[in-house]
Amino acid sequence: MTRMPRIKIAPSLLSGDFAMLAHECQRMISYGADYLHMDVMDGHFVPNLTLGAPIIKSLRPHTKGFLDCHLMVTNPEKWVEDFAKAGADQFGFHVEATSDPETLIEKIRNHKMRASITLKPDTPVEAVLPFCDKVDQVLVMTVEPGFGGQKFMPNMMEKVRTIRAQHPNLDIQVDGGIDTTNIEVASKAGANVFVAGSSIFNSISPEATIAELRRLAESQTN
Ligand SMILES: O=C(CO)[C@@H](O)[C@H](O)COP(=O)(O)O
Ligand SMILES: [Fe+2]
Repeated sequence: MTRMPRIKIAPSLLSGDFAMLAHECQRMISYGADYLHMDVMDGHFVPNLTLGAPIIKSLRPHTKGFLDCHLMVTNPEKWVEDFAKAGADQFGFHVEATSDPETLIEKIRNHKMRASITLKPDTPVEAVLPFCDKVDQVLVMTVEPGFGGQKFMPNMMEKVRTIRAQHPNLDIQVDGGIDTTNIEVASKAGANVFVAGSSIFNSISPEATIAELRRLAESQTN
């Protein structure tokens, strides 16, 4: 019998205080976060600029938390070595940003990181299906990448269902606009890794919100 992979909650540090990143990471782990989701934007692949490998490197000694790096960059190949050296645990790239996903996945794995392949809302699921048995995670974007605080796109759940039907054990992550009103829909569709930025950081109790997100997601699994 196959079992759905474990539910994981991944606060996006994009909604945290960048001046206190180490503290924000430690706080999220102490509140029960499974992953620390780090949004890497280059101002080219997406119209926003955030952080790169030097920040991951500075952060690494301050937390044992799982550093889940979501690279929204042109030429992701260029950064594999730097992120590996910096101590990233997972390297996520966009399928739209590379002409050779398979070689990139191999390179990420050879650098001892988990590989995650990501697709934007307008990209058909068929773009990632040939690589699903070669990666550790597929990330289905539920907003247009570039900014936190956008609205969840429920029509992306069809992609999640398609991937889950073919890959019962794969980690399927959703990212963008996830909150307590829609996480059940995403979990029911087959997602098991949930990125949440604004809904966690802007809540009165981020700890209670993480627990509630987990409870709601787990309520849809059997
Ligand atoms: O990758 C991205 C945006 O491009 C995300 O990780 C967001 O940062 C999630 O933030 P919310 O939509 O949950 O506020
Ligand atoms: Fe992200």
